[in-house]
Amino acid sequence: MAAIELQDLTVCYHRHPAVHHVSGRFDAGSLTALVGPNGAGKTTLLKTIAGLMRPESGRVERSISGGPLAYLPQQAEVDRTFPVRVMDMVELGFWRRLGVFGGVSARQRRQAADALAAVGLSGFEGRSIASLSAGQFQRVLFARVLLQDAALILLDEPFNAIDARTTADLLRVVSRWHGEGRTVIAVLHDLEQVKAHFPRTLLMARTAVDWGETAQVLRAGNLFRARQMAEAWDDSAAECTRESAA
Ligand SMILES: Nc1ncnc2c1ncn2[C@@H]1O[C@H](COP(=O)(O)OP(=O)(O)OP(=O)(O)O)[C@@H](O)[C@H]1O
Repeated sequence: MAAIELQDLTVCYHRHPAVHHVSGRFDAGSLTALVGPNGAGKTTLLKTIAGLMRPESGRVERSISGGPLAYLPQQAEVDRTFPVRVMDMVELGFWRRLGVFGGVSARQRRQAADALAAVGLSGFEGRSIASLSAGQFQRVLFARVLLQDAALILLDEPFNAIDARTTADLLRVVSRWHGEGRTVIAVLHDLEQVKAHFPRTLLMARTAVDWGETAQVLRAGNLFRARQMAEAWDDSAAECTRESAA
């Protein structure tokens, strides 16, 4: 069963296509790496699946039984200058189930403490998020996703600037989500990591170069083709029109 189906999807910035004519499906419960050169449209595709950007043409179909989604943006996009404690940040994972005036129950507080323990941050509950290292903050964001109980989890470069130990710990959390039957899509740059931990891969170069089993997709020929396509990109290329996507 498809968790998400992309139908001839084209997404533009100021009418210049960043993603064009991508079709295919993410099966329910699949674990997929989204890879490709810089500027390949990976973040744009993830944001469009998350509903944060509108397609210029084509569609993103999410299965009705898909439930809520969790989206983890690149760290650079997250403002953590405001005074929030680690525990408050993690408990935001419950917001869908709290309502406007609802407080966190004792049971939810225990779940939040368990989530912090699962990412190796017991004892950090009262720390301000501004005081955390990049790796510690990423652990907090993963703990929050743990509480969101999302059927679809979208991660944008979750291990960027994160050390090997934290990456290994968080990869275990990703594997846990996969084991629980959630659909996970992660933008990644480390191809060895992708080969070791992600059964499926979508290789992007604005359009899909290949999409399927990781070992097949990451063949040298495909990677060469993606690089060549990246070299040919022209950011002042013709505007994207609905007609051309038909
Ligand atoms: N806000 C924006 N306004 C205009 N153009 C944008 C915007 N965001 C991205 N782009 C352009 O869209 C194209 C795809 O960008 P995107 O960030 O999706 O690529 P990416 O594959 O995630 O790249 P990276 O690996 O460098 O993170 C690039 O040419 C980029 O310059």
